[in-house]
Amino acid sequence: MKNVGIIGGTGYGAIELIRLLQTHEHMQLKKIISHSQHGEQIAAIYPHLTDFIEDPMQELQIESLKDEVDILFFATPAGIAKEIIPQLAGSTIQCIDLSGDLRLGSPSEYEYWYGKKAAPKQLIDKAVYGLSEIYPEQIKQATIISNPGCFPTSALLGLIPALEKKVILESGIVIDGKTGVSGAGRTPTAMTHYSETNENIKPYKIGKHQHIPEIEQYLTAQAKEPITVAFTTHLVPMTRGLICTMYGQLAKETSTEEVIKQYQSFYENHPFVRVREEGSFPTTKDVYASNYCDIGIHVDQRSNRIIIASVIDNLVKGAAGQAIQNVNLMNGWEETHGLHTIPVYP
Ligand SMILES: NC(=O)C1=CN([C@@H]2O[C@H](COP(=O)(O)OP(=O)(O)OC[C@H]3O[C@@H](n4cnc5c(N)ncnc54)[C@H](OP(=O)(O)O)[C@@H]3O)[C@@H](O)[C@H]2O)C=CC1
Ligand SMILES: CC(=O)N[C@@H](CCC(=O)OP(=O)(O)O)C(=O)O
Repeated sequence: MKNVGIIGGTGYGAIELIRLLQTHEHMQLKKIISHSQHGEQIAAIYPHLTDFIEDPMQELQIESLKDEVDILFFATPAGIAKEIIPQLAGSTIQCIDLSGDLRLGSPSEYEYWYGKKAAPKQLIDKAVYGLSEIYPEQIKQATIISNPGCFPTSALLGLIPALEKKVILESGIVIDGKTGVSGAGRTPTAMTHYSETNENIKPYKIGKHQHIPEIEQYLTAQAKEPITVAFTTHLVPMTRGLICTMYGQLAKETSTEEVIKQYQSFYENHPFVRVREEGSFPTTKDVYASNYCDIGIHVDQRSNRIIIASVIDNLVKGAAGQAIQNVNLMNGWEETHGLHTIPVYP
């Protein structure tokens, strides 16, 4: 049994980790670390956790962490993990960072998109990008995982097979993303205020979203030539769920049936990606509170484009679920362990 710590204890990512770890047979939650509410019981903040967690949340103490935990999840905003992970040098703790600190290979790109000083290049290079279905072999060897962003998870899983099978051209890719409000975390803002999100669909961070370079970096790695995308994000009035509807220019003559077969074969041994049959498109509710990514495909002969819809739950496959999937891979456990649940419906 491995001992687990979570930093960023009172955030949504942490709460989702706590929920998923509850049924995991190889991991036990040892420490919830909170910089703002240490000493407090988590159930005092989240009553739904009453009777599940005995110990109060704790302050971060690096030295005692080294003796107490084997696995450490960073459910913290960008800027935190990159400062703490180097202090754990010399320990064997497996670190999984849910933030964007280590996702971009170039420090200057990070500084441009995140507006913060980047992690040392050595640390960036040591971290493995935890897109579980695409990099399983690298993840198995990793000690530091940079967990993908929620939109990149959905977009990359939806686009990579089309690039790999040379179904679409590298140029002209458009990604139209929509997300629920929990994607913005727990701290309320004017953007997430009920009266501003209810009965509203709000484009945000257009042209400056931090996931643009992340998506481009991994599509470029796949295609082995530079790819730029047009990416838009919208806040929609729901709590969980995220959809990327994507458009690519066809590189050759093909059919919906043929491309679906290629996708099904690409994801054949990946239980969390479900590719729909022709004519069926996924909705966010089909993956609610689960680690699935569901993908629907249409080859639009009229416009010479492919249309791909990819849905995930932003807090599960987009964050805590994929983080646990990566820990399963790192430790040689069944990939689906603790995650093989039916989505909550309706
Ligand atoms: N929400 C989502 O759908 C997704 C989130 N992510 C990423 O995961 C990370 C966590 O997200 P989420 O849980 O939603 O965010 P929240 O804002 O809900 O939680 C983050 C938590 O981090 C802690 N924290 C905040 N500021 C600091 C600080 N200066 N130093 C140390 N700890 C701090 C706080 O907990 P405490 O005070 O208890 O320590 C806070 O509650 C973020 O990097 C986010 O970008 C990635 C994919 C999807
Ligand atoms: C609604 C909302 O604001 N969603 C966030 C989700 C990003 C996220 O949480 O991921 P990172 O770790 O990459 O910051 C956003 O679009 O920025």
